[in-house]
Amino acid sequence: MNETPNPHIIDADTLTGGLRPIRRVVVALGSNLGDRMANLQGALNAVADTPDVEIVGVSPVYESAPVGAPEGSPDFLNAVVVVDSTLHARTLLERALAIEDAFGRVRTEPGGPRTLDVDLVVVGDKVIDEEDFVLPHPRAHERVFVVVPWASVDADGEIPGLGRVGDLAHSLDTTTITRVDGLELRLE
Ligand SMILES: Nc1ncnc2c1ncn2[C@@H]1O[C@H](COP(=O)(O)OP(=O)(O)OP(=O)(O)O)[C@@H](O)[C@H]1O
Ligand SMILES: Nc1nc2c(c(=O)[nH]1)N=C(CO)CN2
Repeated sequence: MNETPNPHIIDADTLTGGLRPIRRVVVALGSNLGDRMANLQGALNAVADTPDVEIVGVSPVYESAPVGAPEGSPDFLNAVVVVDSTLHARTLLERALAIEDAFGRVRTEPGGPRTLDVDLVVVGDKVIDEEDFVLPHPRAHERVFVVVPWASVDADGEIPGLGRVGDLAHSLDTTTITRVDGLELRLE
């Protein structure tokens, strides 16, 4: 095979001086099945254990009734983790799905109860519209259980095209969500 680099093609690493850019990444966690708090804590541990991922903020834990879920579904615990990472967006998605699988998530009906949901809300200012991967997460901005925890840890965070998360939080009905006193995720 011809290994001579094509002088007309500049790869991304060359453009960034051999270093991949560090992006601010927002990860939303949710659980409404099993030991919900243990599931969120396990997910945080798994995110923190990911190489090339550095935790910069962890939100308080919030509880809310399920939105768009089948009648009688249990309430959710939700939290948001803010990280800096040099990983590709798709590598981060694969990691998120692997963490869900590690917690025994079985996909049943849409919106059905889940031990663990790990969504990528934003990966810096990346915009992706692929069949299995959309960034920013298309429903995050209207989800009080994402916007409120995120705003509580980084109100100046931005959803590309939609603005500052602190402002989005003010535009939503926040009476449907409660911060759970005494429940706190820890960095172990
Ligand atoms: N930004 C994203 N973060 C996480 N998953 C995504 C994203 N964009 C697309 N997906 C895809 O969504 C698929 C289904 O996700 P999931 O089962 O968690 O949906 P859901 O939690 O029921 O609904 P929602 O996506 O509204 O939270 C995943 O397999 C993944 O490929
Ligand atoms: N309160 C709440 N409702 C939901 C949640 C969630 O995390 N919290 N996740 C959903 C699908 O991802 C659907 N509905």
